[in-house]
Amino acid sequence: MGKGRSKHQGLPDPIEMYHPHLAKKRKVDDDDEKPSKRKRGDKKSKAAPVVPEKKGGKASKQVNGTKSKPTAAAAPSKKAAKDSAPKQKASGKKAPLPSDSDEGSDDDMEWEDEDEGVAEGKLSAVDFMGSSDEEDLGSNDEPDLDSDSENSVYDSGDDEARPIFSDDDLSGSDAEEQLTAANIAGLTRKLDLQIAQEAEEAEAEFQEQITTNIGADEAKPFVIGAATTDEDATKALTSLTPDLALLRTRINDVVRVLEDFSNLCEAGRSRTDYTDQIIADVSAYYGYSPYLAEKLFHLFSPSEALSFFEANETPRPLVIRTNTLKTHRRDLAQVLINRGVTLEPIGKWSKVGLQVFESQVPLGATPEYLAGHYILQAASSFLPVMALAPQENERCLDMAAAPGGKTTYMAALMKNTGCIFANDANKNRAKGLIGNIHRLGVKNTIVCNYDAREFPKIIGGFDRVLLDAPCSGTGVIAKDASVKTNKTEKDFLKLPHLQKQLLLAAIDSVDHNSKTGGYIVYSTCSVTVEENEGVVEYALRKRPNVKLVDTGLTFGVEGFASFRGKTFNEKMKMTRRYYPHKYNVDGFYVAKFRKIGPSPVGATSTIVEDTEEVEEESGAMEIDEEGNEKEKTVGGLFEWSEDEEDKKMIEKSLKRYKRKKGIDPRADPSKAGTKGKKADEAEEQEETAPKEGNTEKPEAATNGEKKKKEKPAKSKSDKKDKPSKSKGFVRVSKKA
Ligand SMILES: C[S@@+](CC[C@H](N)C(=O)[O-])C[C@H]1O[C@@H](n2cnc3c(N)ncnc32)[C@H](O)[C@@H]1O
Repeated sequence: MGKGRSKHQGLPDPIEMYHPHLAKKRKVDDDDEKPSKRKRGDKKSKAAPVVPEKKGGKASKQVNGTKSKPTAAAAPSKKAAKDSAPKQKASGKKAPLPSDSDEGSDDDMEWEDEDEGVAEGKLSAVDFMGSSDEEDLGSNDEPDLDSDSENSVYDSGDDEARPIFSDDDLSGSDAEEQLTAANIAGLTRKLDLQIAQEAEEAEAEFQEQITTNIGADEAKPFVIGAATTDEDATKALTSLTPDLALLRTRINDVVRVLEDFSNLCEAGRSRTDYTDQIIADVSAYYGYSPYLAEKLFHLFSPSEALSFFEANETPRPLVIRTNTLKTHRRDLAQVLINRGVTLEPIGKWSKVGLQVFESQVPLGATPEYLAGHYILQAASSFLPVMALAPQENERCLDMAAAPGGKTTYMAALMKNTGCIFANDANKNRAKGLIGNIHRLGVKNTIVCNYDAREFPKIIGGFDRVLLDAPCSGTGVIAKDASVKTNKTEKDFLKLPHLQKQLLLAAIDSVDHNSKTGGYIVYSTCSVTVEENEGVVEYALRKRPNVKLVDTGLTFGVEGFASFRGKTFNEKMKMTRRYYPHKYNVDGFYVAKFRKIGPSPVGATSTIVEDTEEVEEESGAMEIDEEGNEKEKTVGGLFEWSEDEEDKKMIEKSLKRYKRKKGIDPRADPSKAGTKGKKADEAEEQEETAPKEGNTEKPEAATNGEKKKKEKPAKSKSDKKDKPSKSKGFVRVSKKA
């Protein structure tokens, strides 16, 4: 972390919700700061912004071309973030946590140490100086976005390590005193002063805004039909460098209209006119592709959508997770404070997280980091693991595990007992996973490198399975702004398809008879419905042997029970959505299932053998007459041809089985031997079905290995026939 100070904001306090009045005021401030931008004299305040000719027309094209957000756009968001704190403090309250708010006092809770014990004798001198020499400093926690991008996947898990500064002396101070007095109290006093001052300013601004806006509020904003009346404004919005202040004003105006449509709409204009307008403007102002701007806009009310887009312009707080296999949070905090790090517990909901406000040292290179006492990990990444709640001595699977932020947290909760299979299909990312496992002293984990869709065939019977799925990353735009423009419609068809297959594999890998578990957690760092509720809905229909259960997470917005005409399972509300503007965490989704019966016979998931097949199956979304996405009756995204798929899979398995037994699969079964097709099929299904009720299968990985080795003839010949169609995954070692 650099020397700059991050916003004082305990997680998951909400950041500012969008208020058109204040945003408008901020816009005026911005204009004041940049007087040369637009010289329209007193016309400025009433300049009615003009509609670009077409949605996604010139204006958005120009801005979309630029990668980072223009300065004029960044200015209001910083100010917005600043404004939010005083509002909370001014009323003498911290922003409430949905379900924690009534628990004890902050002081009691926040430094309460984690439940997880620390293994004895862990802090030897050798450990302390760092034994993780196999690790690439500062990179192991960092999502490998290059290799991810190959697969269009994002990992919100770990934050990147920071550059190196000098180390301070550890010794010579009363650390406890420093922690409580010098650090927290001092920090609090300073912040209180600052906050009080800001509160006064905000209040004054707000009052002024109310006064100056009374007239404006009463008048209908003239935003849609303005094109013919204000040529300057037209030019300003469609030229190579659109006037961002004007765009912003129009965005604000349209939000006001949409939120009070019957009173404020212009005659003859529909909601769709306004919605199209604001989506085009948001796309231009924040630099999103029109396609993604529209998709994200529809997740929220207009003003909340603006809060979401605004929150994506500021980074989330830097958070570290205490590795309770090696230390306690209080001890770690004390040592880091001695090194010049200003930090504080992230909130009552986590006993292991610390939010870092500022640091004199690089957090990715301290002796404590090297010794594995903590990992840089986004707060949202804690949530799926907390929902999974792995228990000691269980057998768990992390299906898409690299670089290991969640695996290592699971290991800590399990106190290094039991066994975790940590899998990732990407070999390079799996290396980072191994690095983190070593550094953090995880000893109960086996790393493997499969396409996780194969897992039920490799080894099953897990007590719990985490599927932190590859996704589009729409929840982590603040971290990776390229998502704004590089995700296409195709991604939102292909990814859900993969996610569905992975989720079925996750379900089929769990032992429904597990004495302690039988749970599956599905998570993504995306906020789109196709990648979340759409996938969960599919799994619920395809696997009636699972049901949704409470995630156990104490905050989060309910999942959608319906969305734009599509109705989901009523239990969908038990799933949880996380938004940057609401909780100041990355956008995230968490669903928890309980497996209540065996998977259907022969239900081991299939791997689609080539990309063409994926595309054919996935490209099945259609748009209805109102422009809404809807499923096709056959082969749609939400209604993928399941029976066909099962049939194909069973046929493939049967052929494979026959080949294994030395029977020509094309031969007529009545002539080939004593076994009929049905008998073969039943036997095959028995073999390929997940082995429920058996939690101890130490040899199963080897079996899987054997099975894989028997297949290459097929896949090799397939590859020869179709050289250009690769699954996109490199598998080197199949050894678990
Ligand atoms: C969101 S990231 C996982 C982050 C990880 N859980 C953590 O907390 O550090 C998704 C991962 O899925 C992996 N992946 C993509 N497709 C996969 C597949 N078919 N099977 C297994 N892993 C896959 C990617 O390589 C990527 O590492």
